[in-house]
Amino acid sequence: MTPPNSKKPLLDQVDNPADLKKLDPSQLRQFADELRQEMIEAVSITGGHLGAGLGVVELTVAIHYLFDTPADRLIWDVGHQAYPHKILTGRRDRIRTLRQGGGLSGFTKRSESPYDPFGAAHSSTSISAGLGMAVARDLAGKKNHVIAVIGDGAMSAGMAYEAMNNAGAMNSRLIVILNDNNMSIAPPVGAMSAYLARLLSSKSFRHLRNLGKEITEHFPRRLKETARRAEEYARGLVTGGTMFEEMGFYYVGPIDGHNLEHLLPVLKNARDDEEGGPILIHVVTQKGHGYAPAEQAADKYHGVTKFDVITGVQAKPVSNAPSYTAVYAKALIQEAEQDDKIVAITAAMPSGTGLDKFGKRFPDRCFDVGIAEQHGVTFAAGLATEGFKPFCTIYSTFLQRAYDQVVHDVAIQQLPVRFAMDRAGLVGADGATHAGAYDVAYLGCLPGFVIMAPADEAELMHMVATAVAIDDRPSAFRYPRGDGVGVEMPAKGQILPIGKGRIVREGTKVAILSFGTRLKDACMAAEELGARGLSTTVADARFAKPLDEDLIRRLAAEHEVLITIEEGSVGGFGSQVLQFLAITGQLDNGPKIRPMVLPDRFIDHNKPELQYDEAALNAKHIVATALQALGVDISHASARA
Ligand SMILES: Cc1ncc(C[n+]2csc(CCOP(=O)(O)OP(=O)(O)O)c2C)c(N)n1
Ligand SMILES: CC(=O)[C@@H](O)[C@H](O)COP(=O)(O)O
Ligand SMILES: [Mg+2]
Repeated sequence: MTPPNSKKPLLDQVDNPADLKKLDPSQLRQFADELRQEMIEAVSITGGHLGAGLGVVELTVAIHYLFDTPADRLIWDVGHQAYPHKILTGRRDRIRTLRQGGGLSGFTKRSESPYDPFGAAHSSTSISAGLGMAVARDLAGKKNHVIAVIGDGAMSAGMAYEAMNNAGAMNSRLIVILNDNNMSIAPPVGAMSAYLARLLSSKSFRHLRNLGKEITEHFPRRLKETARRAEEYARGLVTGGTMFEEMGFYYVGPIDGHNLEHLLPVLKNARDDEEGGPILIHVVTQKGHGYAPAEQAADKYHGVTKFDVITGVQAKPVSNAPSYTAVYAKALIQEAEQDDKIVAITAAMPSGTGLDKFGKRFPDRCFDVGIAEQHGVTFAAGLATEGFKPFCTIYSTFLQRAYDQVVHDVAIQQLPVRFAMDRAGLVGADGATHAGAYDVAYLGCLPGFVIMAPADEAELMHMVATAVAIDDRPSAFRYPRGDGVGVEMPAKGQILPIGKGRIVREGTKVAILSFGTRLKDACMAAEELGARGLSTTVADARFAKPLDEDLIRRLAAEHEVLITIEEGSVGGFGSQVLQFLAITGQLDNGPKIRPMVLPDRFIDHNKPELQYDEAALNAKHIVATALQALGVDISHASARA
């Protein structure tokens, strides 16, 4: 391993792709090594997505060396592999601010650089966006290239096929690079992954690869027939034609994505291809390439905390409580021990959702459907029609993609699919794209749903048990990224009465009705208000739907101010409460209502507590909201909370 902060003489000469083009091709190997080292050093300080970027260093160099970015549009699918691209496109001076407050985003972002023509973070959008850009170019009579780089994991999502289906039938020039590292976050699943593996391991592929030089020299169309004949030879022994060709793409590959001598001529030929139509270049890489600890790790260092560059050992965050994810997994396993109808579904996030543990215990009852949230939801609906109890475990932000499936396949049919929505609220370093901000709003408007949010990890156990019991309609519960609050854990979750909240602390003047894990801040705020002589009630709503109408009636009738608070957007819990109060006439002469929700803007990456500070949802903001509502002059108030 090169020592940290080693010299990088070539990288030091390159601030942007124009500088890179000044290098001789013979220098690119060393340049790539320096770029890789720079990324490792940066991520060792910031943490972040490491393995994916390590795997595309050579690809990044080759693309920027040959193409004229940013005039040529380069789209990175997901964008988590774009750190080398950022270093190469004028952002090296800020690369050690990755994912920190005010620093570079961990994904591509249009507002960050002209070299990021499309923002990403959710997967499998690159071919669609690329096709849109290619068609726009054609309509405008321009000549630039459009290149979309998509991973094998991202290739499992429906969107990629919708885009290929469209692109394959058009004559627009589009270059799709399939970065096949045989990894998603976990090992990839499904028939597509098996297909790519067959393509690579077949005898005919090896034969084809030997022809690689010949093909690269003559590619693309002049000797298209030669290439085709070789590929057809491969086809005969593989699966009857590469699927990409059948979809109308000109398929090239597989080629070694770490070998610049292979990459450069193939990409050059694709660039110089004068004919229309989409091209797919199948590049084989290794996730974590060039950094031994990553290459050896089971997850290929997909996402890491800060680490020691020499040993690769990652910093372990200190924690006094289990994570919500771990509590969920444990509770679900416990329930599933008693009920063999419980099954669990993840969309390519087994470790992130804790379902890797469930899958170990119940391998036949755990389904990783790949990056395919839409399918995952309807698959769960199908399971529910046959009497199973599916726990569709999807991050709040990724469930957005499957909204019509939630409405049409689950809600309208009143199927008892249980949605376990991890990463609810603000998630920290992944920023706005990954925030679970909208689920209560988008589920709360659907008739029949039961929606819950635990205030702590013990409550989460109760909600898992409750969801098991709700067998006549859809239900959902949401919980945040990170650790619980350290409460005592019950031996087993208890079934909660549906639509009933609980009073946590009794008062008379101000009422704070919390939905979810802001309860802790609500209690801190109540302390502070109490210290100012303002007796405060705190209640935990538990349910956003159905609402605890008795509780809300009481809080509204008996207090001067009623504050609702949640880790979600307008349209969520607070809006449900307001709607109820309005239509039942309780606003006519009622208390001052102050719904506290995420602000009407996207909150960028930062530490979660600072994000909530920016969102004005911490204890001190609750105090200030109460004081303002009561007309107390807060200009001299020093909120201790
Ligand atoms: C819609 C959606 N679902 C899930 C994820 C979480 N996710 C991020 S990267 C990733 C794996 C992607 O695998 P691949 O495309 O092969 O890229 P690699 O990391 O191997 O380079 C997953 C599942 C996501 N970003 N978007
Ligand atoms: C790129 C991506 O979408 C995932 O890797 C995500 O960053 C994981 O987030 P968690 O760390 O919250 O599981
Ligand atoms: Mg992959």
